[in-house]
Amino acid sequence: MDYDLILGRYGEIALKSPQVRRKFESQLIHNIKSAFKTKAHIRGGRIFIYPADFEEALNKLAKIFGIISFSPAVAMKTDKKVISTKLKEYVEKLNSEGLFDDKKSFAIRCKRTGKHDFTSQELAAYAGSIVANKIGARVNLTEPDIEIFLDVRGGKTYLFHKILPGPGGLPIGTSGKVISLLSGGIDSAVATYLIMKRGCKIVALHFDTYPYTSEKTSIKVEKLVDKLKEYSSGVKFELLTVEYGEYLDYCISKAPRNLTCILCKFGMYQIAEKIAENIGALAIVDGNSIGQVASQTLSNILATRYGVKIPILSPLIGFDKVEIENLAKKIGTYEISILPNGECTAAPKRPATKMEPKRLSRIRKSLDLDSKLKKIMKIKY
Ligand SMILES: Nc1ncnc2c1ncn2[C@@H]1O[C@H](COP(=O)(O)OP(=O)(O)OP(=O)(O)O)[C@@H](O)[C@H]1O
Repeated sequence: MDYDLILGRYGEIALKSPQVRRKFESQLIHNIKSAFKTKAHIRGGRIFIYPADFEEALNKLAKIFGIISFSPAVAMKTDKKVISTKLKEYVEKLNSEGLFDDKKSFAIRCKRTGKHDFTSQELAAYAGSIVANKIGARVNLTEPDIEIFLDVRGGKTYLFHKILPGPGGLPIGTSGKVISLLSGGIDSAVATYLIMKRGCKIVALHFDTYPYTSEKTSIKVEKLVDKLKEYSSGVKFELLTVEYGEYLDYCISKAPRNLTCILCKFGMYQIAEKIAENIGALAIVDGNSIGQVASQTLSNILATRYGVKIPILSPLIGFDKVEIENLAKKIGTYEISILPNGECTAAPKRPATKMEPKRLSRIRKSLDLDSKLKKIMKIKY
């Protein structure tokens, strides 16, 4: 099919005040133009995209937050004769591509804005008879095999048959910057994706726990970052790494062994908060889900975060493992996250599940964990 443009639709942005809406729309256009070579603008609540390469554009649009759906379309003058000619050509093309024939049923869906000398229903009936005559197919308005859309917007009409899903959410770059704790596992990659979907710019922070995990973990994290970057067109996605092995050595040698995971997470939030202050990030993101592993009991979540002043967002908090895995498969991070890299050998056999914030504060003071953390806070870019 020879398309003239892609019509994009957005959801939540339309609910914003005019001022905010303009800001979001311009970020969305910037993100689209950064993803592939195209002209693009927004008018009347629709995104008009004129790409150099349609196939590339259709693939990339599926990963641009803010877009709820999009349709490659043929554009024409709003004139019944012109619509008739274009419609005949369009359905003939569908027929020659094996997508439409006299055995299939169809429906014309017509939407209209502006003043015309016909109603939407009249145009749909007119178009329906043209298609029925051309192909010999029958109309079925409730369960058609194929839907043909006519979007009449003033003097221009757009014809299409596909409505492809976009990822929804808000354009990335409209909601501020966050630090996302990225481990290389399944959950934190999905959590990062969900926060990106709310328009946040990501600075991923990985704690390299070598030699307690293998060197393969860092490679996984880099691959995950590359995958997540596909959803961040127009906005920089950074990865910072902190070498964390020395801190874990210290915790293992000085603190009760069953507290290692708790002290590990505690240290991560402390460092993340400091970095957030330095770079102007407004929140920390993690992949916690209540009760999923020993370190994620409510008491441990409370204790490990105790005293952190900026919000810690856990978008997966109420998800179960299967839901998280399904989402990871959908966004393409699952296959990377399950690459083998071995278990963390710092994890104790019986990790504590009911940590008290007061006890953690005492240990923090007596072992002077703050100094230890300060010492290792050398960031690798
Ligand atoms: N090495 C790490 N670097 C950065 N963040 C980490 C690291 N380890 C854990 N985290 C953060 O803490 C969260 C909880 O980690 P935990 O190991 O308890 O659970 P998990 O279910 O294995 O998480 P994931 O699947 O994300 O690895 C992770 O989702 C992630 O946000």
